[in-house]
Amino acid sequence: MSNGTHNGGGIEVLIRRLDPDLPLPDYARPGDAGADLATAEDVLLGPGQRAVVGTGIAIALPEGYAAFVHPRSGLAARCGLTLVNAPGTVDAGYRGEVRVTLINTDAETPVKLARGDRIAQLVVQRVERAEFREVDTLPESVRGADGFGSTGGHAARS
Ligand SMILES: O=c1ccn([C@H]2C[C@H](O)[C@@H](COP(=O)(O)OP(=O)(O)OP(=O)(O)O)O2)c(=O)[nH]1
Repeated sequence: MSNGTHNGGGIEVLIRRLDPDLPLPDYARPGDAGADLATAEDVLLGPGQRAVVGTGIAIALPEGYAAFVHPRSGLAARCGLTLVNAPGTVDAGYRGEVRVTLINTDAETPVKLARGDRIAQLVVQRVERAEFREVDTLPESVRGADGFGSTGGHAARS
């Protein structure tokens, strides 16, 4: 089947295993949006530390698609592990190893990961490419230029 065609309900994404012993990205359950990615290396992240780690895979997405590297909520909630650039964007033309920019946001406890641990998830989505057309005036809207908490609800103060 050629790149970009449908295959068993999903779009076909060509994948190369750069590290033969690591699993391919996999959807844990039917209906999951993200396929889990594993770390290719052992990592020890002290409080506040970050690291860029490989996942042992390279992909070729069809034109008109991108893949987004998202954190896993369990790791975020349990250990404070998230991604510096969440979600990371994997462009359709990228052929290098998919990498993950991990950060341990916990102020006290280190996070220890072993090679093969599932550290992030990859969400493949259709994306539009915009044609930016310059104008002097933008069309009016209800929101206008209001933003950054304009609707209230921010009780937090330091
Ligand atoms: O979490 C990520 C984010 C990006 N990438 C890879 C795929 C992506 O196509 C490429 C470039 O990413 P991005 O465009 O976000 O980075 P940039 O800093 O803008 O680099 P460039 O100047 O190469 O576009 O790096 C990853 O493997 N993981």
